[in-house]
Parts: sequence; C-alpha cells; structure tokens
Amino acid sequence: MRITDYELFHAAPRWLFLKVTTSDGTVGWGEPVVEGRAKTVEAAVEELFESYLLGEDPTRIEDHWQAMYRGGFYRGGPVLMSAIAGVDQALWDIKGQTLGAPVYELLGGPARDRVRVYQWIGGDRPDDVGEAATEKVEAGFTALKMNATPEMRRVDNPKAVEEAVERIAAVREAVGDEVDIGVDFHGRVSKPMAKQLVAALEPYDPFFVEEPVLPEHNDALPEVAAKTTTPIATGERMYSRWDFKEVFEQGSVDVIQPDLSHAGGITEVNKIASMAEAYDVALAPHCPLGPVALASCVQVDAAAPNALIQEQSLDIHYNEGSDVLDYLEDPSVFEYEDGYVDLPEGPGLGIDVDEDAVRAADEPDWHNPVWRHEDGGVAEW
Ligand SMILES: O=C(O)[C@@H](O)[C@H](O)[C@H](O)CO
Ligand SMILES: [Mg+2]
Repeated sequence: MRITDYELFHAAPRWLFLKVTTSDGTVGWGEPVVEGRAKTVEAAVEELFESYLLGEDPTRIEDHWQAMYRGGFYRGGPVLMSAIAGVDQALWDIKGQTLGAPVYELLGGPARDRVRVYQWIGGDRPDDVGEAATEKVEAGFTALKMNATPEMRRVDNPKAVEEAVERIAAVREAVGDEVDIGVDFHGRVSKPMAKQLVAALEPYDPFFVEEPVLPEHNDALPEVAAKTTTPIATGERMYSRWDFKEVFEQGSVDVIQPDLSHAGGITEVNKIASMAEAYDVALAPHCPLGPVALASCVQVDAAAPNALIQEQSLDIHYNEGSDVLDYLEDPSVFEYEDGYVDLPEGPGLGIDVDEDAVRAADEPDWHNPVWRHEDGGVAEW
C-alpha cells in the first residue's frame, strides 16, 4: 500500500482538513491547522507531500514522523509541528482501518471506558458568565472553562483583579461545588499580575489555572505556582517532547495541555503523555478545533492512564456558525452523557467525515483580533 494522493480543505469556522488516499483506496483524515494560520500550515503540508510522502508506505508512521521532523534539519514550532500533526492523524486513521481497530487499541488498548469532557463558557470578555455556566451545566457538562481576564496592564490596579475575582465568583455561585471550573489566563497576564491573580482566585477553587504566563516565560512558573495550591496547567503553545522537558523537570505544572493538531499528532502527544506520567502530571489535551482533532484527542485520552479531561468545542459557534458535528456522517460519536463521551468503536479515528459537507463548507477567514492597550501598545489576545 502506498500514499497516492492528498487534498486539503479550508472549512468554517477556522479549520483545515486533510484527506489522504492510498493505493488500495483507503482514506484517512487529519486536521493540520493553527488557528488563524490555516494557509501557512497548508503550504507546509503540501511541501511534506510533494517532497517526501507521496509514494511512501502509510503504515510506517514512526519512521515518517522521524523523517518529517528530523529529516528537514529545521524543526519544531507551531507551523511545522501542526503540519506533521495532521499527516500523523491521517496515517493513524489509515493504519487503524487497515487493521480493523480503533487507534487506542493500537496504543495498548483502553485505559478507561469513557472520557470526561469540559466546555468553554463566555466569550473573551464575558459579562454574564454565571448564566452561561448554568446553561452548560443544564446541558449536561460537569466541567467548564472560562477566561480569567480581558487584556491586563503589566502592572494593573486592584479593580482589574477584583473584576476577575467577581467573574469566577459568579460562576462558582451559579454552579456550586460539584462542577469544575478551569480558568484560562490565555498568556494575557504578566508575571507580577499572575502571582496576584492565582492567589486571589484560589478561594473559588479553580480546577486549574491555564497559561498563567506565556509559554516563553515558563521559567516563571515555579514562582507563580508558589503563590497557590490551585493546579497549574499549560501546553497549548508547546509543540514537542523537547518543549515540555523543562516544565516536567521544574515540577511546577500539574496538568499539561498539548494539542493533537499542534504538537506532532497522535504519535508525539502519546509520548508526551507518557513523559508526564513519569512526573505525576495529568494530560488534558487542548482542542478548540474540529472533529478530526477531537477524535484524535479521544483516541489518546482513551489509552493514556494519566488523561484527566478533554477540551472540546461542541456547541461553540464561533463567529461563522459551524460546529464540530456539522462535518460528520454520524455525529452521535461525540454525544456526551453526564459530562463524558464514550470511546468510539469504529476503526482508525472512529469518525466518518462527511466529505460533501467539508467540500461545501464556507472558506474561513478567521484571524484573531490584535488587541491594544489604552496607550496604543499591542496587548496579548
Ligand atoms: O484554551 C483554549 O481553548 C484557548 O486558549 C484557545 O486555544 C485560544 O483561544 C486559541 O484558539
Ligand atoms: Mg487556552
């Protein structure tokens, strides 16, 4: 069996799908994308196929991963690692179908029967997060995630901290003590403000505090972690085992959030998960993406003993109005009950991508806004 063809599809709201075809007619799907940089990743995927993958045996996944990563001399970063991730997902999808097994069976078999999921609430500047939280809990979710703050000055005033506290207090008040509330700092916060905020939010018992500082400032994590008992999470902007090495060694992170479409795919995130297990760190894959990315996450969560919970963006209609389920023949594969999704039973990634829906999808033009402070300087989004 050989890789004979590939096709890339841009699809609303902000996704890029990869279809890989083999000489025996098997089709595998991947989702190689960086939010807001779909065209850049598309070019990287095309280069991988044209310079190397076409004509290769799709079942040699590890070897192809090594060739794509190490063979190019320059390596790492969001664009190249997302391109590899999408290819890797499609190769696992093909391999699973060839062997008639879900990917998690090929990773050692299920380490759990179902996977807990959490749901995003509020926009970037949530006013009424309490109500949004109640709606999601009524819809069956037992874990939520919200942004902590809009943009913050490097050193901000007590009111800015108070507003963040009021927002999480409103959610805790609305949902009670049995619902988990993750709080995403989104890398918006400087180190001094992160230290203040983690302490101020602690009375509301966040499930975790995410990206309390930008990943380029991961060396500041121990100082931030020292200010709280709240678990510290990070990883959506880290792309390989080598990127995660430092946070494992320094011991201040409790939850890692590699993205199956950004951090080298199933092959790499499965290894990152094993590294994390050795450091007593939980896995909670990042996934504000589409159905192929989510399916890849669930496959790794199923097999990883230290998987804690899965992010997913069902029912999130960004600006453009498309949902994870719009691109599937059988959307019931992602139905959740009591805040859990069942393990998919189908071979490969366990989803049937609706190719007509993918072809008919609107071309997205999604880029995150550039935020600015009151003085006109660029702020973190
Ligand atoms: O944790 C999350 O889902 C967010 O940080 C998103 O990754 C970010 O808004 C870019 O898509
Ligand atoms: Mg995040």
